[in-house]
Amino acid sequence: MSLPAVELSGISKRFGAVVANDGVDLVLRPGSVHAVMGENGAGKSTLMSIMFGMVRPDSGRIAVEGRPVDFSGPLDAIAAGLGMVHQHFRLFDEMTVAENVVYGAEPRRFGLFDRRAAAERVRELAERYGLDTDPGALVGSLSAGAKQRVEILKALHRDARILILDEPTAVLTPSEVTSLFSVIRRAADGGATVVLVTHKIHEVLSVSDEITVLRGGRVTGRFDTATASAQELVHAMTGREVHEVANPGTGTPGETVLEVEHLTVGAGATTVVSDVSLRVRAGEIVGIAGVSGNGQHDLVAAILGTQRPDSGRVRLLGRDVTAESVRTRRSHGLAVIPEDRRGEGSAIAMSITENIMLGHHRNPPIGAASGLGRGWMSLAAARTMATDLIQAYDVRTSGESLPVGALSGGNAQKVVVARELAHNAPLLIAEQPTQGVDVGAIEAIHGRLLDYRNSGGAILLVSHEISELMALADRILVMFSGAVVAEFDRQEATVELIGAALAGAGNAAQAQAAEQELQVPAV
Ligand SMILES: Nc1ncnc2c1ncn2[C@@H]1O[C@H](COP(=O)(O)OP(=O)(O)OP(=O)(O)O)[C@@H](O)[C@H]1O
Repeated sequence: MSLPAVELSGISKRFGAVVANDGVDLVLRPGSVHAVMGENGAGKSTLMSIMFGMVRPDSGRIAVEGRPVDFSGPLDAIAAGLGMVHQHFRLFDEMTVAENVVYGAEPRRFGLFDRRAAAERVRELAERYGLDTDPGALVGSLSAGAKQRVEILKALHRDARILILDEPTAVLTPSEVTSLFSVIRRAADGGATVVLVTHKIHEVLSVSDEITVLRGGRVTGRFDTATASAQELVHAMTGREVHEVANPGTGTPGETVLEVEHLTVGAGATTVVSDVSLRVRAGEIVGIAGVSGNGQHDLVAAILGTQRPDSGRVRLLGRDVTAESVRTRRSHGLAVIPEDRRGEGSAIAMSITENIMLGHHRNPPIGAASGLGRGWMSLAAARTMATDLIQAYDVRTSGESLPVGALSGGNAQKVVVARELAHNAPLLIAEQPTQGVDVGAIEAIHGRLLDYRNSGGAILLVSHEISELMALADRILVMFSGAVVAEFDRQEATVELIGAALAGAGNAAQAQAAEQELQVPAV
């Protein structure tokens, strides 16, 4: 039996009162794909950061290919043969793919950077691992999936034999996920070891060989993927059964809350939203399906007011807000869960309470109506609100004063969702509301969104997860190349129909990937 590629023994790490890892043992077999799963805050990212030398454990040992190591930083880990692809890319947008890949380990000729050798190296690695890329392209112009391939190439260029991927599929479209998985398989078949952190059980079951589950910083399950079931994994992660919630399809929608008429954003060759009309009524969830980059985000931006449409109208509760500011639109009854929770959704240096307050400071009892006068707010009331929401949404934190940046990714997302739902606005725009969120929290957030609908709220839901749209939406619109190409009622929407709509839009690979995604349980 060959030596483990990596062996972690008794790893523990505390952050103040929080025990992020508690005596964790993990053995990675060479040439295998090992998935690490667990609820938000279970300690997965901390464990990966320890393995990659970014965080020092309080106790425990690490051995790479049988040799004990003591990393004092990522450079030591890289020298030992590890590579890591982070959730948030660390690339230079204004440099080319090749320059980014070789940065810090450049091929040289007569002491000078050898551009041609760099491009050649990228081409050679890309071909060996099946990574589709253009060495000369500027990284800033690439999609999330293409940027991720650059990160993978960076690790491979440094001869990484052990590749750590932290939630690599969160930003990918279904077809990009399919190609990433074939790259992972190819790397493992060539002898590399891949560690994959993800929340998505169907992904784990389709790509991994072994699975380790963490809960509360401890290992609660080890599985051979070939014999593991979705139910067992959910149980090891949450300690309970998780039931998928679904829209009952009952009730009659009320008045029109959002009306978009012939909206076009961009002109000519740069058109990103093309003549889109839709309406969302009170007590209704309208879903938008489609591959990211097909105009969904720009449509949302135009409805919100962060992007100016070239033509068309946006009406909120009958009032034309096309020329209004974001702030005015919000004050007329619009709440939003944005796609980019770190950039737009939250202020990571600010506390949970301060983040919860954003946009609520004019609301009683926190803002002007709290008897303190205009421009003042009651800190005590704000703290109470934050504490209540932390409890209601099961945000795993040591307290309301912690900066949002110190929360695990999924818990930071729960803060944004809690804040926006607390507005009780007539219209909620939710973009990827469960991105990076664990199965138990998905169940909870889905339940909240349905409560919102059932109590008369209107929701425009944009999601890459077709299973999420099928579970929640009363109607599903499919977007392709900026236009709405199909619309389905909840009763008539099926995997095949949505797949066909995507295929009809000229993207067979996407349709196939979407169907694959839909054929596995959503847990
Ligand atoms: N720098 C830090 N300071 C304080 N607490 C931290 C820090 N980093 C992590 N934590 C805490 O350690 C715990 C484990 O966090 P970690 O990010 O490892 O979880 P995770 O399993 O990766 O979660 P997610 O699925 O949400 O990304 C969480 O309670 C988190 O708040």
